[in-house]
Amino acid sequence: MTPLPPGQRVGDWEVTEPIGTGGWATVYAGRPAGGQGGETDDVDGDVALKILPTEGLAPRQARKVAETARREVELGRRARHPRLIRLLGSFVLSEPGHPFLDGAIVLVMERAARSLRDVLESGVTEAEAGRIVAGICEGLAHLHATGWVHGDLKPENVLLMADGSVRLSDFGLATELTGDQGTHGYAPPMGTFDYLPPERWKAPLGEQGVRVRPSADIWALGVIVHQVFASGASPFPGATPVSRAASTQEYAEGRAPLRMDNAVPPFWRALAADCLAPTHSARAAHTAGSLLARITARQEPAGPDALPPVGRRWRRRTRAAVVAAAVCGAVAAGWSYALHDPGSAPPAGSGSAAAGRIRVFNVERSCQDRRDRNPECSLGLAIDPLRPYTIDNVVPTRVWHGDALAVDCRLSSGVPIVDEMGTWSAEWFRVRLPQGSARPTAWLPAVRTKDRPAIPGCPRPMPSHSYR
Ligand SMILES: Nc1ncnc2c1ncn2[C@@H]1O[C@H](COP(=O)(O)OP(=O)(O)OP(=O)(O)O)[C@@H](O)[C@H]1O
Repeated sequence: MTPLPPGQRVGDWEVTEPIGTGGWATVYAGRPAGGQGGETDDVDGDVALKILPTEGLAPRQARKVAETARREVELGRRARHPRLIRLLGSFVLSEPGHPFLDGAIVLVMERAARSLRDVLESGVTEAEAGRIVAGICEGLAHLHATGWVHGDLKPENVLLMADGSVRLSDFGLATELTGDQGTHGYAPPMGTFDYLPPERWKAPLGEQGVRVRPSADIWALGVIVHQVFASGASPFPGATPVSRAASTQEYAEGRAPLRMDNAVPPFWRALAADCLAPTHSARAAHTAGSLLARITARQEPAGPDALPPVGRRWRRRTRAAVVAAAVCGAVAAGWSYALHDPGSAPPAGSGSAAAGRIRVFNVERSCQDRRDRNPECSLGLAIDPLRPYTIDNVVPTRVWHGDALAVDCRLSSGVPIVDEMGTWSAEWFRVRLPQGSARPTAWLPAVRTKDRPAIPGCPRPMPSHSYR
């Protein structure tokens, strides 16, 4: 197929250069045609145009392409998150004079600078690798919490923006979790050999497709973790995807050990080994949220509001009590009142008729009995409940299990949070900070308290600052 030339018009857009080709689509860089506003005003600079041609395909193949596009659009509409590439629009072209474009489905996305595949061979520093893996975990934690499995996680589908931040992309095989407990979904029997979990090779193909679970993404993550530290090499030996798949089976059946490259540092080796647990049930203990918590817990302490900088050294720390999209390591500034005393009055100046009280609940059992306010048992309060609950989004004030906080309203649709027990909620409480704090209020995720006080809804907060 001849690539589209620069300047080629595609709907309200024009192609500037080709980016890459996948099994069903070609992706081009694009901009609004003639410098005018394009399909959406929501664009800052270039976009990526993913073009899925349907011309000349057998009806079955055309249906597959349409299904791929439908999944991408559906997920793009329903699971927005700063770690997922943003879908800006989609349309079907009618170009009777251009056989390749006629009937093609076009997805307009924010444009990334490169994919993880592009940087694997040149190698990345440990700090960069750690930041990339944490970004993938954040994206996966959100996908899984909102009831989706990515289904085709691989370095080509981990995109890096110009500022280095991570976006997951290519949701053509994404599956919505169904089943009684929302534990699994069904996907077409497709995927990329090197990233398929061992159980997938034996999964029966039913009418709805093959059964997929979030643990499939965790397996793929394990392969990727190994690859980022081992210059792109798979943990499973073999010269071709088929022979590596055979090595995967040998390992899963206990006939060969997991042999990782020496270049993979011990912390990441242990993390990858957990992701690569040979069975679904062994792997299910490791969720994207718990893996992210482990990564965040070993991050060096940062000042309040600091973004995790590229190049920051990482160090080993024991696991801190942190919520799935964890916050840990900020200097513990004491909560100056209402500690362990449900009956105590709020401090002067902090009360109001509307305010209620909520008690902090830390699901980590080992933290529930401690009274020493150990930083590792502390929990963070978010600055902005609409942004990921990560170290760049917490105030310096920490809270501990049993603290009673003055709360004045609830927000029912913030960023969904999953705790270590798998409970998830998108609800947040706005709590008062002690007098003298840099800001008057901060946000506690509802999974961090058992209380549900009768308080009014909060006005939706303005975004505090942009993501990186
Ligand atoms: N929004 C984007 N910005 C920049 N590059 C992108 C974007 N989306 C995709 N790409 C790149 O374009 C190439 C093709 O992407 P695409 O999603 O079609 O296929 P793939 O994931 O490589 O293959 P397949 O979907 O068949 O498994 C990939 O290398 C990907 O990294």
